Amino acid sequence: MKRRVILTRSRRDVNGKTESSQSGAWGSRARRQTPGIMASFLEQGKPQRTKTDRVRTGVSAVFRSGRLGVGYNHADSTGPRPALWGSAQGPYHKKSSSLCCATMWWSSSSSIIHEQNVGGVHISFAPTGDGCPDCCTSSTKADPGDLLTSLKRNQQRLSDDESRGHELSLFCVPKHYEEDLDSVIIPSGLIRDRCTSSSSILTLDTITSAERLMNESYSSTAASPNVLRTGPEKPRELKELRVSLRRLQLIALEPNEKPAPPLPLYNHLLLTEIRFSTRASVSRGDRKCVVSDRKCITSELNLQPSSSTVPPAMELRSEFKQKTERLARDIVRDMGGHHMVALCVLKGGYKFFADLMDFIKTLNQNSEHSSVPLSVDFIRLKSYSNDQSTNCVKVIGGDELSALTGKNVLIVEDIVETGRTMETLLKLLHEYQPKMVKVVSLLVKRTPRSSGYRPDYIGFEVPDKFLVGYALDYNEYFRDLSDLEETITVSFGLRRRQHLHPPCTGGGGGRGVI
Ligand SMILES: O=P(O)(O)OC[C@H]1O[C@H](OP(=O)(O)OP(=O)(O)O)[C@H](O)[C@@H]1O
Ligand SMILES: Nc1nc2[nH]cnc2c(=O)[nH]1
Repeated sequence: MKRRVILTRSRRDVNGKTESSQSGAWGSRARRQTPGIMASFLEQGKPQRTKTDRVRTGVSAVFRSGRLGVGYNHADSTGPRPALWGSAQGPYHKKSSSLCCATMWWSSSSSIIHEQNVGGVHISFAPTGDGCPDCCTSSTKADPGDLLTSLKRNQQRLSDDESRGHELSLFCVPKHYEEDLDSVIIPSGLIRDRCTSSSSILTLDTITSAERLMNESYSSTAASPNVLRTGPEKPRELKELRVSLRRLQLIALEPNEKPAPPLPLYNHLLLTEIRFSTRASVSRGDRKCVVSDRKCITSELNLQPSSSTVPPAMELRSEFKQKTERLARDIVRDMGGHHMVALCVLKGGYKFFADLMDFIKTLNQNSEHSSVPLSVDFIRLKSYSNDQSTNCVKVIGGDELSALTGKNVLIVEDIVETGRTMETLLKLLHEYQPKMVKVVSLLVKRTPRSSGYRPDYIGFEVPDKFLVGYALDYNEYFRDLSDLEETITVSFGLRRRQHLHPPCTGGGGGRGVI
């Protein structure tokens, strides 16, 4: 990747006109961007590039098919061992390593106990001592064994670091899920969110720290978690502090910048833009120097996924399939050859139901012993408006439930959030005295709003975000998306759960209000 840099005067002299003209434009822009003391360095800048021990810290970002990676390099005084870094696991890996980074986070432990790939982003899970204040529910917060996810690069392990990573919104997984981490799915929207916020924090922190370090005596041991000194222990020998940071398109548009195009909603397979690449270097040797580059790099790259790469959507889809197949096997095994009525909870459950039934049918066909005679039934329950539960579960259609009396019933649901829908249905079914009732849900949301209800079979546990796609809707939109996506709040002007609906008071269609 070509890099445009604000060139120092001496470099300009060497390289002549072309670079000189580049530097003018970028220089003035950087002056606008660079706050405080860094801006004044620019004004006075007569940079001399000295060979020094450098600290390098960075935030880099890539949008790909709605999925985002953030990279963050970190070195500390103990040597070349980076404390934190990321890498690309996606299709653009080979094009430019600096563009291809995955999400990664601090880890207070280097023992990675599980790894998985979500939409091209490689995620590792490592135990941590603290609950994450951001995404753990109060009950899981108290759990000392919460897991945080972190990403790794080239099979290397994340090394120790402070638990400050929590402030950057880690993905946390409750301890009780430790045994079944391959069931945990992190929606791409969440990855994007977390990366955006952490990038923003890192950017600010990095600049602030650079300024502070320039102002402080080098003998001070103070260092930001994002800017650590490296090299010789003797502080005076540190001649240059180098800070490299890249910012995400969505978070840091300067006033004069063209607004970024919105993220494509439907087109999962297209890469969106990569806009920011800002780099700042503060030199103590010649006193004052800032080097900064900033541009839209999308145009320089062919960002379309190449045909040889597996689109992330496909990966996610295949994860769903694998999970569904596993659930089908478990169900067939547990049913022990007894007849079963599979009750699909419409509308959200229809895709999962169809896939699950296909797998059970296939298992039945291929099995000599434990095939399960199967019939299907449908019920329609509705309680959500926008992205909020109305607290009022209405039964608005379906077959006669009396047909379920004395039967083994498998309720097939797409998602359990508060658990209200399922508790209502179970109560209703009870009146018809089925022989046995089991519930399978593709997704269970980790949310403090949960009543604590847990289905018998669970596909994935998902964070507290509103999901659409794979038959899950937002006001009937997006059911047709093949993959799960988090709703993009900005695009829809949604504000999550600001207006809670009043409790159900009556009325309703079909079988009426429960
Ligand atoms: O655990 P809960 O908080 O009760 O939420 C889960 C229910 O919410 C959704 O249904 P929705 O009311 O959106 O109807 P739909 O299936 O037609 O989309 C989903 O399909 C579940 O049935
Ligand atoms: N579409 C959709 N419906 C839900 N019902 C409960 N949670 C959800 C969710 O995240 N998405």
